[in-house]
Amino acid sequence: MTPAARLSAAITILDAIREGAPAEQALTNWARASRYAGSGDRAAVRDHVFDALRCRGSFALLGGGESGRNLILGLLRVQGADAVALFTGEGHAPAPLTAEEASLLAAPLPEAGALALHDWPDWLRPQLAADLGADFAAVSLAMRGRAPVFLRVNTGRTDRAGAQAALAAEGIDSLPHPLAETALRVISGARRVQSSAAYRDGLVELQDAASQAAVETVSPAGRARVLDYCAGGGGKALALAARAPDARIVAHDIDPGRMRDIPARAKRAGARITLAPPGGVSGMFDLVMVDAPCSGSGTWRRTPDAKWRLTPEALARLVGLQQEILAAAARHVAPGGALLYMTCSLLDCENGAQIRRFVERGIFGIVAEHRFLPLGPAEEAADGFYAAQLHRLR
Ligand SMILES: C[S@@+](CC[C@H](N)C(=O)[O-])C[C@H]1O[C@@H](n2cnc3c(N)ncnc32)[C@H](O)[C@@H]1O
Repeated sequence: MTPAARLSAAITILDAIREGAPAEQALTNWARASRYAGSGDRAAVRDHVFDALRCRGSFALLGGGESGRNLILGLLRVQGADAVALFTGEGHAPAPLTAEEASLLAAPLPEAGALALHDWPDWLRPQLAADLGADFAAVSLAMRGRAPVFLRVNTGRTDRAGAQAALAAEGIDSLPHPLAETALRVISGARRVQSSAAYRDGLVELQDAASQAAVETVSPAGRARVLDYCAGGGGKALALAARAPDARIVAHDIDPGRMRDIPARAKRAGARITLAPPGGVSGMFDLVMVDAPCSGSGTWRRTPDAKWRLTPEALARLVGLQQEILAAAARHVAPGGALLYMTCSLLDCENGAQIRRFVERGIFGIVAEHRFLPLGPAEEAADGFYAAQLHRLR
């Protein structure tokens, strides 16, 4: 496919998403209907679509509207690409620019910091600005870029240098990331990770550096019994298992289907994790982890369509659900035990405010709170994440 044909494809997919299709579904539908597209084409089209979704607000402003074509015009303006040369209407290229579109190209480009403020839903911007304070502008900028691929080194199998060497032997270059002791940031060969021997042999797992750092906030010493109450695919349970190889770890999720990969992942990692059926947790634990369902606002670089789908009502429902989950999970914390509450949210209503309300009952006290923000160059910044460690007082 020519560069212009890839843009046409991105325009079609963005229009499907605008009409309500989930981004992944729209991309899959296009790929199925476009057998001529090679893996390079699919990756490039995907990048265009995700770039446009992350920056939907500012690209709409720059491109003169919300359609796929407008968004791609906005993207080209930011990239400094020659839209006239690409929008020729020849072959599979988008139709030539209208006079109105051409006039947009002549207008000066606002600076990135100003554009970034448009890339939040209007209703959420004031809340985020208040919650992030002095970091709001920098986080807004970092959230416009593509998220890096991070790996967690499985210290049960190797150390960080050993994992780096094994990956490099398969053409995957990585750098240690300062946020977590186990974190590697992939700088080339990311698409090869899941087919690599290093991955198959359990030396590394895909996991954002902030998630790793969150699990590192709690000492595994003396945590013989661990419950991962919202285990999902098991990312946090596996990270904890590597730090506490002798712990008895139980994974639980209201949707057992979400835990289906845990046995295979645990086997690869050499970890022991027992699955509990929904509502089937019994007994008390020294550490209960609650990686709560949340807005995901800290991870919107990876799932940018979720940013535009979130509504105030859905956020309020999530906050209510988090309260219920906290209360249910807390019943399994043994006296003197710890509760680790985590979200991948940037919002105080899901993080600090949630925890402050929870400790008002006087059963738990706050030991530590950690807020991880995507700051600095997007290609190095980890996701936004929050972790609170609580101690059961009575
Ligand atoms: C953020 S995800 C967990 C991700 C996972 N811990 C990981 O690291 O891969 C939140 C999970 O909470 C689960 N969940 C939602 N409501 C729940 C509830 N009431 N009780 C237990 N789990 C729940 C969801 O099914 C989802 O898998």
